[in-house]
Amino acid sequence: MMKAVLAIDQGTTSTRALIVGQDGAIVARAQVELHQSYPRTGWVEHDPETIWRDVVATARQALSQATEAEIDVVAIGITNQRETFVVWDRETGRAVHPAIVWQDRRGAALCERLIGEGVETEVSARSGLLLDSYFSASKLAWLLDTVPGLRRDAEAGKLAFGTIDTYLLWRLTDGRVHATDPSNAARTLLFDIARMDWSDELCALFGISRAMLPRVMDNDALFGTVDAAVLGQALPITGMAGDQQAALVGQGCLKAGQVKITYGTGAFGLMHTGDTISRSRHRLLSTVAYRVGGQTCYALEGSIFVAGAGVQWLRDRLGIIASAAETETLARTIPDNGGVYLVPAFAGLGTPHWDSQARAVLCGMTLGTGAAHVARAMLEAVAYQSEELIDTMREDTGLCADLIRIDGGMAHNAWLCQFLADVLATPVRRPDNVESTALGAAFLAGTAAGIWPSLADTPSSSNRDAVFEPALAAAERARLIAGWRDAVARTRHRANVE
Ligand SMILES: Nc1ncnc2c1ncn2[C@@H]1O[C@H](COP(=O)(O)OP(=O)(O)O)[C@@H](O)[C@H]1O
Ligand SMILES: O=P(O)(O)OC[C@H](O)CO
Repeated sequence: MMKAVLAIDQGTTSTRALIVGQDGAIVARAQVELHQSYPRTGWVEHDPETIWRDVVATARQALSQATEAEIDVVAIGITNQRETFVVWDRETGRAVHPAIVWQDRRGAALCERLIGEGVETEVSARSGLLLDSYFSASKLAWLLDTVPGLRRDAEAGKLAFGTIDTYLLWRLTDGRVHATDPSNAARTLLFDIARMDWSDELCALFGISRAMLPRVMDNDALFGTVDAAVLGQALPITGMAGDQQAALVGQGCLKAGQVKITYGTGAFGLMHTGDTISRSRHRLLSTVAYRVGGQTCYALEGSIFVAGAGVQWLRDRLGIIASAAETETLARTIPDNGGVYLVPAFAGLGTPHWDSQARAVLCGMTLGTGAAHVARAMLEAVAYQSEELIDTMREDTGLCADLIRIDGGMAHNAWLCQFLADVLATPVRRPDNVESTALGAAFLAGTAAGIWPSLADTPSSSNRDAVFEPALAAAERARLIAGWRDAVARTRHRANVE
């Protein structure tokens, strides 16, 4: 009987459960889209109860497909949208507030105040991050300051904080385990990535009581066991990782210098930097890649806040497409971008600008501009932002990746993959299965459960991968990038409406 792992992938826009077999193939899957709530300008929330229900429903569906196919699922790996967090009452298990999502900007004022106080260098030295509302801490501080009684309860140890991995672990183990892994802890702005522990100094800076923080365990630890009553069978949870770090593992980037970019709701490029913390001179993030068997590996990261989220905006807000895949059809209907650029700074700009106040811009339109131009501009924007990210990594490390591995839902778009290769002027490799995040979670859990001897022995690539070779003339590439830079400059000429 083939052995397999259940990977729970709780992403920003959907919740998925996939069964990954010993040969790395996905043998069963279930998925459900997650509702996004925007209660105020700049705020983004999820309902924790919905997340929990979706996880149970998709995991049960995938497990029952595996049972029918006579596949022996031996362990669970969890991976998740990072930075998004829930605070709940330890006694009742009830969340005290909706989950505050990584895209939510409500911590911006606190971050700006702290930057004004001159503490960002020290914060970066400890956390590897920047003082930005993207990370959990400033929004956790907002929550404790805003909801009456919360700070008192947090200090009394009555409340638990958790990123989504931690929240799911807590629910799956019926409140027995309050733990996280270093790749998720490293995204809170409260974790010291050199000491690999919560930082008293950072907790004090944001006024967060350590009593609410989870225990940090290795990515391949035995986190707990799920009772049969929850998923229909008792299974150990033997792997957890934030989705971007999981994708690094899923893509087989286990050596210093290897780079992957995952195109989901946002897009995140990570370069493995081995067992040392690489410090950026260009505002890339230093983060924990994973800690396996007590050995920590680090990564440099660049963040693009809007990738697939922009495609969803075209679908849900503008209504110019009915499905994400239509962006590809539309982009192919026009010979060029017609001078139209869209800078999707809907949640500010990440690498290398880190401008939380930037707002989206659509420019260069004429009366000949139509839906195809807007859709194409959205796809092109993802490539230009990737170029800024990879260029920053090259300047920072001197390393010139001769191949960029890509994955995530948006990598289904072959037009985008080719345009990426053109704009990056580097070959782009897309695996046959773009669910690298789920694979990474399965590989971590499966090595711990004895399916594979080590991460290096996992089946991370296949000869069915597609490679997109750059084919754009250098002058044309330079012209397009110059147009993008001009459009980015316009995001700073925003109206002061807040
Ligand atoms: N063919 C496509 N072209 C463009 N975007 C796509 C395509 N297929 C999926 N997407 C986008 O990819 C995103 C989903 O990717 P996924 O990796 O599942 O994201 P997440 O893990 O953030 O929920 C969605 O935002 C969707 O709009
Ligand atoms: O939902 P994704 O896949 O875009 O990932 C979200 C990131 O983890 C946010 O840091």
